[in-house]
Amino acid sequence: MVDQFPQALSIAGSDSGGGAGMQADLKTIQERHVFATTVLVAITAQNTLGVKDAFPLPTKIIDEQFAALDEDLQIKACKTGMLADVTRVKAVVANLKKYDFGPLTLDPVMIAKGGAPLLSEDAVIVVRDELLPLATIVTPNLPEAEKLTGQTINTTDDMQMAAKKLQNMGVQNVIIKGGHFENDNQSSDFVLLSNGRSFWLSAPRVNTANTHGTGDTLSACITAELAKGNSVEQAIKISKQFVDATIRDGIKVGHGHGPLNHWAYRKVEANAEV
Ligand SMILES: Nc1ncnc2c1ncn2[C@@H]1O[C@H](COP(=O)(O)OP(=O)(O)OP(=O)(O)O)[C@@H](O)[C@H]1O
Ligand SMILES: Cc1ncc(CO)c(N)n1
Repeated sequence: MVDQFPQALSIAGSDSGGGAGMQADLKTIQERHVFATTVLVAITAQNTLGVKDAFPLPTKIIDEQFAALDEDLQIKACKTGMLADVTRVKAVVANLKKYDFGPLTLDPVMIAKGGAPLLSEDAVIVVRDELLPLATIVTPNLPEAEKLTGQTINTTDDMQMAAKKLQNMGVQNVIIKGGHFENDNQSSDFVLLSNGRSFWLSAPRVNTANTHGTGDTLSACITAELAKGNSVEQAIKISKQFVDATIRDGIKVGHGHGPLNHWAYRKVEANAEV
């Protein structure tokens, strides 16, 4: 079959406030010049002040979204975000086993920045045991890496140890995001690749409250780059620069943890071309 325009898939929850979740994924994938498709798993009533309510969708309509995409589109990479609970995680796992949507970036979304649960406690084990082995890359933040590995993470050595543990659980590539190390003047993420290579990606920490959707944006950018055929290492490096620009060149929207500036990387690219 002749290759079509690159297409990527976000399997996630909706953030009505537009800053995180599926909305962040759509904006990011579009910015990377990839066609974005979606399987909506849950709807949240949310703004920059917090999550007011969440409604997981029936598995029938989740299955039907996957089937509709498989019938018609040529998806080259996919990601998961908010998956809500055991029922929805199992539905997503079954569909990812049934259809080939390319490499999976697993963003194990558990708790929103304001503290609201986006994944039930009992679903963590199902993500670890059933979804993780299907993933090409997993992108936990520090609390998520702690939950998945069962170890506490206080130091950079702990991050490296946790990454190795995650790889031993069956995922090929790992990036542990350091955004939650708030007493550090750098925001450093640890990367461990399937070939054993590892490295840190660091950027000076931006002193801002507007970091709603940073994790979603990073994982969506990785997904878009993989859909274009880039290697995991290339995809991760571009995505760190992309998310950094969206935080650094901030915008003011809402009254709480504000969203990112999803078009900021255009300026970085334009300057690089001069
Ligand atoms: N204040 C900051 N300054 C610079 N980079 C940051 C900052 N906060 C987060 N980052 C970067 O953003 C990316 C996402 O990391 P983070 O740990 O915030 O993800 P997350 O907690 O999953 O985000 P969210 O739950 O809001 O989607 C990482 O590359 C991290 O280093
Ligand atoms: C729907 C949704 N997905 C993910 C996140 C995490 O950023 C959020 N706040 N809301």
